[in-house]
Amino acid sequence: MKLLIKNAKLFYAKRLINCEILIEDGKFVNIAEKIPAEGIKTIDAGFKLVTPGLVDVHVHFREPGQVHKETIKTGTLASAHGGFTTVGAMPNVIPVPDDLEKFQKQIELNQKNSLINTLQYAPVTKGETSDELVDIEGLQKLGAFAFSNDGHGIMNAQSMYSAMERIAAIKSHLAAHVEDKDLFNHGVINFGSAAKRLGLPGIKQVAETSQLARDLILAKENGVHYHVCHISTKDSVMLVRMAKDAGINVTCEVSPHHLLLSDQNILTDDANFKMNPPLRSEIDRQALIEGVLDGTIDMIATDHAPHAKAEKDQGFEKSAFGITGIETAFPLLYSRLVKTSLLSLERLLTLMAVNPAKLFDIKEAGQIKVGQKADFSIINLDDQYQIKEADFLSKGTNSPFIGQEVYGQVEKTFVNGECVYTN
Ligand SMILES: NC(=O)N[C@@H](CC(=O)O)C(=O)O
Ligand SMILES: [Zn+2]
Ligand SMILES: [Zn+2]
Repeated sequence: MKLLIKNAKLFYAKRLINCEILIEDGKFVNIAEKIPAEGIKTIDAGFKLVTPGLVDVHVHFREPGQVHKETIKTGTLASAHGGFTTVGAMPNVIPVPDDLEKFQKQIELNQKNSLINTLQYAPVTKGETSDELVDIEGLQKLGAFAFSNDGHGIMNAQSMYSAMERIAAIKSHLAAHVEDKDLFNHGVINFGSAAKRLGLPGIKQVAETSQLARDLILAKENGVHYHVCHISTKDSVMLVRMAKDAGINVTCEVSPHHLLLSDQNILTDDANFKMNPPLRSEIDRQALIEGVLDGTIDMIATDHAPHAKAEKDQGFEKSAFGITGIETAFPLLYSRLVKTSLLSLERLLTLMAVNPAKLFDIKEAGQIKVGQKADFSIINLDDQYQIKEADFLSKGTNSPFIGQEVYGQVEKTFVNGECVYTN
């Protein structure tokens, strides 16, 4: 099977070029100014953006256990709608796949139901909250692409240290949701003026930064690839910057919502603005943008966390943490950061495709080149549209961005040269 993409504005080798792309048997086989089209099925991209499939190393699909929130099918369809072709699924499903048997089942479930490439995180400890480590080596052999207890900080420093040593030894990756449970102290919103105004219990920044500081020092000892999930504060950016300067093997991600919103955007008790870590102050938001610009922050990850309506319509105190995000990430960031000239399009795509694939050793993703699996999207950058609840393909519509006008609608997404989503 051959497919020719004509008139592509292609993100290629860190640049944008006008070209044609030939795909055969699910792989890119030629990229050139002109390719003869005779007898080949052709798509005219009309000089829309052709981007390597985006890579998101932090998503929550809720299967098994909470399929009323999301399934692997709806989650991966939503991913394709967002231009993503490779995702890392967090293991906070029910049951947590924390032994070989449960993990094998999870892999099979992903394989059976995914429209895109779903890579599976294994947890670091049994049940994600205990101190007992999982069979790290065995789970890697079954296909764990990295390890994370996302949703929970690892409180026991000895467990964290041992996990790091073992994950370093097998050259895998440890993605940390940094949160000191005691300092977190049942907060629901950033500790600050918005918490005061709304009369809600605050989450102190030190709940994030104190555990991050501990982990960086531990990681220095054993050389593990330590990746910080959803970095949210100015001091976290400072710590990662210092750690990188000191040669520690650390990377980090930031979510679109932490880049685009602060707690000052929370005007009412609307839990579509509730997530963990919480939206921080405007000073923190500016520091995150700074961190993106100076390269301290390596990648964007959505932390796509769908919940059902009834779980999010109970105000900040009672609703679940998390927002849906994989369908709106590219359009929001393109509209608010690229179109406003804060960031180049090339840089945004580096943060959303090239870097996550490179830093997590995801071989067949993150760039378009001859010989590589044909995972890509065609995106319309020119026409404005509104983010509407009815247009989400995720089961979760828990987004604080509904109603916003954006550019960057995904028109088609391909995986292995096959169209898996079309607008
Ligand atoms: N981000 C969230 O607010 N929630 C996530 C867990 C997490 O990423 O910590 C979830 O699973 O719902
Ligand atoms: Zn988390
Ligand atoms: Zn998460």
